[in-house]
Amino acid sequence: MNTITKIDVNTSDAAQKLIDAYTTNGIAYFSGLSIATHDNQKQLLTLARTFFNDFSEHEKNTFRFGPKGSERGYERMGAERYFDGDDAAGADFKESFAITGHDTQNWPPALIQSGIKSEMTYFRQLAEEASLTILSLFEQALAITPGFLVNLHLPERNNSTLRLNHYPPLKPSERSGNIRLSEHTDYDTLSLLIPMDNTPGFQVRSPSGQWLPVPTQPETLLVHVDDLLARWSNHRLIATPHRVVANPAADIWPERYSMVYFCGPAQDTVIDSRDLFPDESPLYPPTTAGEHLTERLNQAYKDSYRQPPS
Ligand SMILES: O=C(O)CCC(=O)C(=O)O
Ligand SMILES: [Fe+2]
Repeated sequence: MNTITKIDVNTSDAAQKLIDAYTTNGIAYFSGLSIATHDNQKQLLTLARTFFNDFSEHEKNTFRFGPKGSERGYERMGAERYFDGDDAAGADFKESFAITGHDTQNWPPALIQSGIKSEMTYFRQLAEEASLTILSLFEQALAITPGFLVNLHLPERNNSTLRLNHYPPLKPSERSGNIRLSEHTDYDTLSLLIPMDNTPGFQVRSPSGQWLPVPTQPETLLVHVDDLLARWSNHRLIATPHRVVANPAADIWPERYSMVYFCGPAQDTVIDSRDLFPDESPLYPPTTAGEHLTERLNQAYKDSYRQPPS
């Protein structure tokens, strides 16, 4: 059984531990960050319960907002699907609510009055701070120019997304197999999983191909590598495949909540490994963050574009 590395960001061997962690398991716990406190964990759970349970399905479906062309907000259950060649692998039993970049515009009044706007904005700021600390450790671990990654993810520049997920309780007739969210990699630079709910189910596939259950740990973030960092690092780091499962024999799958900060750069950022490793030929063709994101979102939301919300 592999043990998952725990990295205290305030210790001098943090960067060294990091490369080992990401080449063995593809994930690590990070401590010493102000977002991952016990009080924040409780506050997040309250926020998520309020959002998903206090509004009707109809109201939630009206919560789309943000600058024109990049509407964000609520996604109903089943909207995001991962296609791995066969449709059965695309199950998605979660609903979600996301904000991207600094969405200050057009928030629905109900979300302002309920305090959800201010809470999400507060947690986005804490997650942003944590992401910069962690990116700086990745720069040290990869021995690249200090500040290269941090500067591309500063508050005024990033296009990061903060997402709340809710997996409703499900009876056997409402589900299939053991999958709550099927295998995928995330589309940005890094993903920070912020602890809020201890319901198990999250797993990562290690570089050697084994599925590892990864429980939340108090006062720590879980961080994994996303597509853009795999491309930038010229495959020194790989994007971590992950999924959420449940016991297929259980009578009811218990309700589950999660919060993820998808840390990513502005859409016009060029992702070319030669900016970090000029002497190597790139294993991935250069792209921009926006092109990559559009390609992945079109894939993941293919089904929901075919069928309007019911
Ligand atoms: O719910 C979780 O623990 C993981 C969610 C996830 O992988 C995602 O939102 O991309
Ligand atoms: Fe994910």
